[in-house]
Amino acid sequence: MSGRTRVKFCGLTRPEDVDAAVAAGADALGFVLWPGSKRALDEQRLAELSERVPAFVTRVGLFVDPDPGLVARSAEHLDLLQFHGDESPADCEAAGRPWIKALRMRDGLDLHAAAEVYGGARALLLDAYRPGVPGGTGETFDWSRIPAGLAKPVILAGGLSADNVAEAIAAVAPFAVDVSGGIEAAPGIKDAARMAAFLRAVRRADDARFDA
Ligand SMILES: O=C(O)c1ccccc1NCC(=O)[C@H](O)[C@H](O)COP(=O)(O)O
Repeated sequence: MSGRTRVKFCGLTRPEDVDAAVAAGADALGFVLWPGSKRALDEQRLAELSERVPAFVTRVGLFVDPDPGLVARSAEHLDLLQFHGDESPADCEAAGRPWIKALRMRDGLDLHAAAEVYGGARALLLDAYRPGVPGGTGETFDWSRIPAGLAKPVILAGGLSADNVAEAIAAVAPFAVDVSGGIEAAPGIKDAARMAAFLRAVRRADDARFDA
């Protein structure tokens, strides 16, 4: 799947950060609905932030082994569901909405097999693995572990920032990149300058790829 690298900014908690992310040109915004995160939103806050997102920007809700009721109530404010726990394919399909599966790159993970198991996913988000931490680790993983020819579009995540995203794009050529900690001043507090710098770095990397 070619074309420019899409960008998802994740873990937004403030209206000003939603507005800044949209102004910077993000393609998708991630809202964490897992209560164990410092970036977690309640349903009311999700509704408030979701209403600020214009057309053509995808609203992604992040869940970790959620109660089906939470997913159902949240889904009206979302365009895409991201499941970041041990959800089965049936769990992911249950809400009847488009979804992506996050896979943490633990040793021995067979990505080709996972792409078959989660065949209904719109993409696979590949993230760093730290035991006991479902996401938002701020850590990278060995990008060379991602095999060519996966049957699903790849969203690369884990420890990305304006400083390393060009290297990540050159190494993986993902369909999209995802970042949370690398655009923050503090957990859940996004930095507009870091968001803009991240997007500039992605555009430069794409220009280098397409001009090669
Ligand atoms: O961001 C979180 O706090 C979080 C908590 C629990 C599950 C998922 C979470 N984030 C999901 C994401 O898609 C993050 O953007 C991804 O893990 C990358 O985070 P980072 O390494 O900080 O860029």
